[in-house]
Amino acid sequence: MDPTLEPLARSLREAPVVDRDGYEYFVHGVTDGVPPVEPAVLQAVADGITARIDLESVDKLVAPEAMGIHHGTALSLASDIPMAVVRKRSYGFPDEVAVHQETSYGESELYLNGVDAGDRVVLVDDVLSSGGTIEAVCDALEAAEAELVDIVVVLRRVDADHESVSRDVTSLLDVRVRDGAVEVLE
Ligand SMILES: O=P(O)(O)OC[C@H]1O[C@H](OP(=O)(O)OP(=O)(O)O)[C@H](O)[C@@H]1O
Ligand SMILES: Nc1ncnc2[nH]cnc12
Repeated sequence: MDPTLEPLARSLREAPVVDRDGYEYFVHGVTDGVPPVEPAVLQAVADGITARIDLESVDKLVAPEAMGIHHGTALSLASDIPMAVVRKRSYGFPDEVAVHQETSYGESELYLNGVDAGDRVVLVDDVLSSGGTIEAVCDALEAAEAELVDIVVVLRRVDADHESVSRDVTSLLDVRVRDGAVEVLE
């Protein structure tokens, strides 16, 4: 494992797992801001992404609210690339793109603003589980005629069925829940 990600891996193994309507949901600073996310973790996320993704010529980062925002922010500060947040609230702007998001345990409308046709974008989120969020945001980016350069998540749940995700997704760590605890794959 990338040694800079070891502290994150250690704290993930200690994360509590709660039941959300039958879904094993772990509670961690990366995915919830609870407990507070350590600055060193945000730095490791920014460093880990910049080491794995070519950000040269990327115009915008795109992060879905809520828990993509702190990772997108860390990367924006490290790369000097502006970040558009995909909101769960409509602004009613003429170019706004609305899509429906379904996760493993909920659903919502998502609204994309601030991404223009031809923009080269990198999509950043905290975790990939069912892939419903990433699929929805990719659909919105396609409707906006943006060019999707890469998709990166901090954590990929390998125990979730994300067969429906048709795109390549880079993750910093792959995890699964076993016997009520988070396991980090080496
Ligand atoms: O792969 P999926 O099944 O789509 O799950 C991943 C998504 O679920 C969470 O978002 P959520 O919509 O729960 O909102 P939050 O970020 O506000 O917690 C998380 O932040 C991801 O965006
Ligand atoms: N906090 C979380 N823990 C586990 N799986 C998730 N999927 C989306 N958010 C999650």
